[in-house]
Amino acid sequence: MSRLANKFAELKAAGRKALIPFITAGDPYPEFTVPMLHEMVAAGADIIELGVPFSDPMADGPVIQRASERALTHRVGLRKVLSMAKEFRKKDQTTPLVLMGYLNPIEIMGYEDFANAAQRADVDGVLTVDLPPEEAADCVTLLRERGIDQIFLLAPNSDAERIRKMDAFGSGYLYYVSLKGVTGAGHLNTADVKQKLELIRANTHLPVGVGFGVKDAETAKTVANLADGVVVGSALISKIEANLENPEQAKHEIIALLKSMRTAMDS
Ligand SMILES: O=P(O)(O)OC[C@@H](O)[C@@H](O)c1c[nH]c2ccccc12
Repeated sequence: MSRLANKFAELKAAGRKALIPFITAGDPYPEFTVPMLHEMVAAGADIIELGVPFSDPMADGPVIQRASERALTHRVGLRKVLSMAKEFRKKDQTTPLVLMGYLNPIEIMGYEDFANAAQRADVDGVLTVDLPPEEAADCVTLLRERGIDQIFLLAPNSDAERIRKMDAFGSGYLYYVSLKGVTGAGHLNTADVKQKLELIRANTHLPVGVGFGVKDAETAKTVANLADGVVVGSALISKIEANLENPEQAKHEIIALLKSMRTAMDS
């Protein structure tokens, strides 16, 4: 069983939901990332989404765009992110780590080289924002052969047929993007998410994570009542941005926010 499948099974048995923080690797500087990942796990994170910096992140709002820019100033690219994943794994053999990014850096490396490198880094999942399932067959096969899950995004306009396609191609979990728009935008609408999740559940047995617009403990709890996992990105990265002169403070605020979400989700 993959580390992701295992984690979701374990959580289900315990009646808990996955808290899934997203940060961009290398933001605000490379040495910040791996210790931050370990601290997020200690604060209650179940799964890590680690963003691969990219110069043209079209699904991302300004907060994550700027995170990518900061990381790129330090020349953090896909290879460096893979080495961070490897470093993380040395001290944590149980927390699933998902690489999240765009196709371009993977294409440049080559699918097969990437799949091999991801396997060596013991990465658990890959989410490629701009790779639709129609074009994903080669990549999915290479990853699956190496025990790595490919995670796909569902949007508010995904219909039953689309969901079944994602179910067939994807593994690990499906990621439901709660809003039309970019990361960090607005607040999610609970009623809409609830309704959509019914359609998703009817068409997949994979666990479903929900992200976009989760900014506080209350929203995390609401989403946790509906989905199997709650993804939070921009709200964490805002703490980095607000404390660029004081990264320790940023760390402190990220941990505090995650802990408050964990507590709310478990209560
Ligand atoms: O930032 P938000 O609104 O908390 O949403 C999570 C999101 O940032 C993270 O999962 C993510 C980062 N980049 C993405 C690109 C597409 C889909 C999702 C993402």
